[in-house]
Amino acid sequence: MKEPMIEFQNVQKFFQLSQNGFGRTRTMVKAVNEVSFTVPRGQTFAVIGESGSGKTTMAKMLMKFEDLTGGLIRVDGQDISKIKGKEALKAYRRKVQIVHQDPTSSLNPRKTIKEIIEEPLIVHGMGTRSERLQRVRELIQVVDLPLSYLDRYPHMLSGGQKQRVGIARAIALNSKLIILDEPTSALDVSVQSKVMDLLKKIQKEFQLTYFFITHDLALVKNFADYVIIMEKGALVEEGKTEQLFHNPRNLYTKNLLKAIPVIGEEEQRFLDRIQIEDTTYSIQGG
Ligand SMILES: Nc1ncnc2c1ncn2[C@@H]1O[C@H](COP(=O)(O)OP(=O)(O)OP(=O)(O)O)[C@@H](O)[C@H]1O
Repeated sequence: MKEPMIEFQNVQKFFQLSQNGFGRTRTMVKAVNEVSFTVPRGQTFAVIGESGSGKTTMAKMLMKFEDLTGGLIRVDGQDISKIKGKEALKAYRRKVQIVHQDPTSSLNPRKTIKEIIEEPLIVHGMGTRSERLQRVRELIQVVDLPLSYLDRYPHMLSGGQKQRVGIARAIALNSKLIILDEPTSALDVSVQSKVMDLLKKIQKEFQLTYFFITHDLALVKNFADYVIIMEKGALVEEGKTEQLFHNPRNLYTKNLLKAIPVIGEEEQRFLDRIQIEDTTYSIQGG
């Protein structure tokens, strides 16, 4: 069997803060504390948790923008703390791409869509000019935008269209691991599901693994294969999506699930049966 795409083993990331601004009183923020999990290839692995629970810190460690305080992260079988030097880092970053939350601030307003999608190909020295143009033309079609948009600037596109450009850029280098950092939270609800459908289609086509950071449980329910719940830097619950939604064990998870907008009558009946105040975590009659 192939090794997993991601392995976290007892991963820790602590930040030292000086409380009074002069470095006299030090406090430690345990942003990620002893977190372990495995992400199989080709799946969508969702990370849920409220603000400050450590989601972004995990993504930053995965992208090697932050070093670990303790533990081990393997990506594609490689211990990422061993990646040293500019060239090795560049080669690693080719494997791991990110789709940011806000497409407006993540696309350079002075560049055309063609230039934006082509940029990673240039940075990584891929192909001749005409080969790159050919690739850019393929990519814009993969994300279901017309070729004529290549000459436009980001401000001429809607939020959903800009996010499609962000997705095209993220897959330009054939990276197999894509971090989705709340990819639809800045979009209108009507556009969200279309972008998620596109992400699903692309995942199948290119066998992508998604590390999907989100607050949106309804999206997770429809989209993710596996879910972990983070609370204050700790992993408090995990499971296959179906299992976690139907049998949440942790009180914190139950409270989160209670907050999902009602999806259908059956879900509502189920949610009604969850006794939030019941600290034994039992589900009435279920
Ligand atoms: N560079 C830093 N220096 C000090 N503390 C930090 C730093 N980065 C993150 N933290 C702290 O680590 C904790 C986790 O932050 P993180 O950004 O990972 O949370 P998050 O779950 O992604 O939140 P959000 O959903 O708001 O993006 C928070 O308490 C945050 O204040």
